[in-house]
Amino acid sequence: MKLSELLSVLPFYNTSTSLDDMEVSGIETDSRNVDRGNLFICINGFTVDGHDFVEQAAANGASAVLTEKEVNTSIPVIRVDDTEKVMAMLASKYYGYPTRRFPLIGITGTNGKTTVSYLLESIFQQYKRKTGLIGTIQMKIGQDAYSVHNTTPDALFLQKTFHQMEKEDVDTAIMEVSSHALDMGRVHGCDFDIAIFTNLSQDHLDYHPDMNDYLHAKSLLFAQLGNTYNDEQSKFAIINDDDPNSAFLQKSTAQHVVTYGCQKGAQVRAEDIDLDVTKTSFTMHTPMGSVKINSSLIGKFNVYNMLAASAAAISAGIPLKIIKEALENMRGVSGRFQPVEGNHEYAAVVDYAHTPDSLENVLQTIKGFAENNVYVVVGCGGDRDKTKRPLMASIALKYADRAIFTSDNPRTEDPQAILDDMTDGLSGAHYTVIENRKDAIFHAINLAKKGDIVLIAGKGHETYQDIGRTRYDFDDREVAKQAIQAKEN
Ligand SMILES: CC(=O)N[C@H]1[C@@H](OP(=O)(O)OP(=O)(O)OC[C@H]2O[C@@H](n3ccc(=O)[nH]c3=O)[C@H](O)[C@@H]2O)O[C@H](CO)[C@@H](O)[C@@H]1O[C@H](C)C(=O)N[C@@H](C)C(=O)N[C@H](CCC(=O)O)C(=O)O
Ligand SMILES: Nc1ncnc2c1ncn2[C@@H]1O[C@H](COP(=O)(O)OP(=O)(O)OP(=O)(O)O)[C@@H](O)[C@H]1O
Ligand SMILES: N[C@H](CCC[C@H](N)C(=O)O)C(=O)O
Ligand SMILES: [Mg+2]
Repeated sequence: MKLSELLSVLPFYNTSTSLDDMEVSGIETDSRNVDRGNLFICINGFTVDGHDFVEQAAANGASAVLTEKEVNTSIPVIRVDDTEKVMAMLASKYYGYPTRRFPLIGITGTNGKTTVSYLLESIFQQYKRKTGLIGTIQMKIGQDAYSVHNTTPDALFLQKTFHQMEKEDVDTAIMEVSSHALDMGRVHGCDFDIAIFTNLSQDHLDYHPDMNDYLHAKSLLFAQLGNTYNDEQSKFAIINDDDPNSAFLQKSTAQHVVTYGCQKGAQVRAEDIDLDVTKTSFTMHTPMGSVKINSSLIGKFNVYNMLAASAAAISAGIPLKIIKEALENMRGVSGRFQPVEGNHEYAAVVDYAHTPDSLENVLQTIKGFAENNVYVVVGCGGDRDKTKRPLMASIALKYADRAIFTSDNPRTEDPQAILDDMTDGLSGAHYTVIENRKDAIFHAINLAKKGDIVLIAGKGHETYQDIGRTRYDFDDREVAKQAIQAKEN
C-alpha cells in the first residue's frame, strides 16, 4: 500500500511528494521485527520507549517512522500526537477493516469472559459456523490454535489476526475484551456487533485508580458498539441485569439491549436452578421460548455464563435447539473448575479463580457439595493489585477448613512479601504458609481424606510460573496428579 493512502486516515495530514509514492510493505511496532519497507511505529511503553529504537528499525530497513516525539534519524518521520491511537487507525486501514465483513462479539467483565467465549465458540460451531477466537488461553481460527501474550492483544496484532481470519473464511469472531485493552485503545478499529458484560468486582486496582475508573473502562465497549444505524445488521448489548452496574452500562450504548439474569424482568432468565456436584440444570426463558438445560458446568456462576452466551446467540439469530445442544455438549474449559484425574476417594479441582469474587464463588460452590473438609491452595500474583491480597486470604479462610497460602506468579516481587500482604491481620490458626507452590499442592493433597475436596486456585490453564523475570514450566494439574500418585502408591 502507498504510504499516502495509509496516511489518508489522518485528518489534515499533507504528505510531501517524496512520501506520496513510498510503498509500505507492512507496519511494525517492534524494531527487532522490522522488515525492509516497513513503517515503524514508536510506542512509549510501560517498560521502554519505542522512540529509542528508531535507529535499529532503520537499520533493519524501515522506510519511514511514525512518532509522537522528536527523533533523530535519516528516514522520513511522520509526527502525530498519539502513536498508539494512530496505530489502531493505520492497522485497520492497512488490513482493510476486516471486522466490517464478519460479525464480531466482544466480552468484557471481571470474571467469566473466557468461559463465555468458549461457550459461544461451541454454539456457533454447533450451528456449523467457522469461528475465530481471541482470549486469555489462546487465539484460534477454526480448530487451529496459536499462543497469545495478552487476553486482548494490541491493535496491530488484532487487525492482522482479523485479516487472517477473513482470509480463512471465518464467519464469526469472538473475543475477550479486557479493561486494559479498552483503556489503552487496543480495540479501536474493531467493529463489534454484539458486546457482552459478565460482571464487575474488584481486580486490577494496580492499573485503575479506583472501581469507577475500572467500570468506566468497561463501559467503553458499549459506547463503541456500532455508533450508526446504517448497518443492515442490528447490534446488541448483552447485559447481566443482576449486576449493580447494569443500568449504567445499558445507558452507555445507543444499540439494542438484551438483559439476562436470575431475577424477574431479565429477558433471558434462569429459573428452577438445580446445582449438583457433577451437573447443573435450569429452565431458560427467552423471548424465543423456553428450554430446559442440563449442563456439566458446575456452579451458579456458570448459569450466568450460559445465560450470557445464550442471550448473545439468540440475538445473532441462532435457534434455541442449537443453543441447548451446544451448552449440553460442552464439557468444560481448560483450567476452569477442572477435576484432577485419578483414582482417589477425595476430589482435587484446579480453577482459575484469581480475584476475590471468583474465589468466593468457586469456594461457595465447593462448600455446598463437600461431604467433608474443604482445602484451598491459593496465592496472589506479583506486580498486580495488592489490595486484593488480604481479601482473597480472608475469603479462603471463610470457606475452607484449612487454607494453604502459597505463591502464584510472584513476578518481580518478593514471594514472601506477597504472602505477608495476604496474611497480615489474619486471625485464627487454620492456615499454613508454604511459599513453594509444588510443596503447597503436595501438602494439601496429603491432608485430603475420603469426602474432602482440594481446590487449587489461581493458575488454571497456565503451564508456567513466573518467578523474578524467569518463566518456569509449571502446571497445577500435572503437579496435583503427581501428588496424588505419590500419595496413592
Ligand atoms: C502493562 C501492559 O499492558 N504492558 C503491555 C505493553 O508492554 P510494554 O508497555 O511494557 O511494552 P515495552 O516493552 O515497554 O515496549 C514499548 C514499545 O517498544 C518496542 N520495542 C521494545 C524493545 C525493542 O528492542 N524494540 C522495540 O521496538 C515494543 O515493541 C513496544 O512497541 O505492550 C505489550 C505489547 O502490546 C503488551 O504485551 C504488554 O502487556 C503485558 C504483557 C501485560 O502483562 N499486560 C497486562 C497488564 C494486561 O494487559 N492484561 C490484560 C488482561 C487482564 C485480565 O485478563 O484480567 C490483557 O488484555 O492481557
Ligand atoms: N460469571 C462468573 N462470575 C464469577 N466468577 C466466575 C464466573 N465465571 C467464572 N468465574 C470464576 O472466575 C475464574 C475465571 O473465569 P474465566 O477465565 O472465564 O474469567 P475471565 O474473565 O476470562 O478471567 P481473566 O480476566 O483472567 O481472563 C473461573 O475459574 C471461576 O472461578
Ligand atoms: N490476566 C490476569 C491473570 C492473572 C492470573 C494469575 N495467575 C496471576 O498471575 O496473577 C493478569 O495478568 O492480571
Ligand atoms: Mg479470560
